[in-house]
Amino acid sequence: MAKKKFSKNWIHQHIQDPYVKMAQQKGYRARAAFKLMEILDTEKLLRPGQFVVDLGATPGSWSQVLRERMKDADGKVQGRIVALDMLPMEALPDVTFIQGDFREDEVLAQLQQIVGDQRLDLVVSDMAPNLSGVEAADAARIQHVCELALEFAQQHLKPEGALIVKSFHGSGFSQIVKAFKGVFERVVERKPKASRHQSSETFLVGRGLKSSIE
Ligand SMILES: C[S@@+](CC[C@H](N)C(=O)[O-])C[C@H]1O[C@@H](n2cnc3c(N)ncnc32)[C@H](O)[C@@H]1O
Repeated sequence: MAKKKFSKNWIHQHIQDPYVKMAQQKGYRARAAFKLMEILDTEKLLRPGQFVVDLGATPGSWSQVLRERMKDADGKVQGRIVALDMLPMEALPDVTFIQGDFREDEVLAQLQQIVGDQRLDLVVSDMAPNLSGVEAADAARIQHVCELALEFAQQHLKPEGALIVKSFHGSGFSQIVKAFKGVFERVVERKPKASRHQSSETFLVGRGLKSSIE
């Protein structure tokens, strides 16, 4: 018999969750929208006219938030949003979507071709690798995608640009923070209210490149 994906307890919590209800009411594709909103508000990041890359974008609630934040007074999106995920994503207006695994060179090359010589204002990554339950292996997977996002940001951000990356407390986290501190002038950790307190999920925000690489 197929293994149950969600426990009864998880389903109960999900139905009761105020962020799930709010997401449904406001038309967001996932409750994760509220995590990004809080981080953008706290950090005063993103405005119309900017260029943003959204890594691990499916089903698309972060891209929805990015669109909203980039609308001008007439409600027209100003700037550019490129989203990437290994899973398909239902199209969103003003969002260029690439389907592929960010760890693969050809997928990265596709993204780099779209970005071209332009410099990004913001890179966001909500990528969460499939976890095996084996702590050391999972820590290595998480660290790997965080480091890839960091390297991409270092190559493509404007000097004053910013990176928001989802990570998890546990083994490997201190190395990720150290790597962030090697790349950015300012690094803060944010745990938005919508991030379940029982989850080890956390977000790192890096701002201001120490030096960019070509
Ligand atoms: C938590 S979900 C993202 C939710 C999204 N931010 C939203 O608000 O709708 C994590 C996503 O990361 C994607 N992902 C994980 N590893 C990836 C990789 N190596 N390359 C591309 N996407 C990846 C998964 O397919 C999944 O859709």
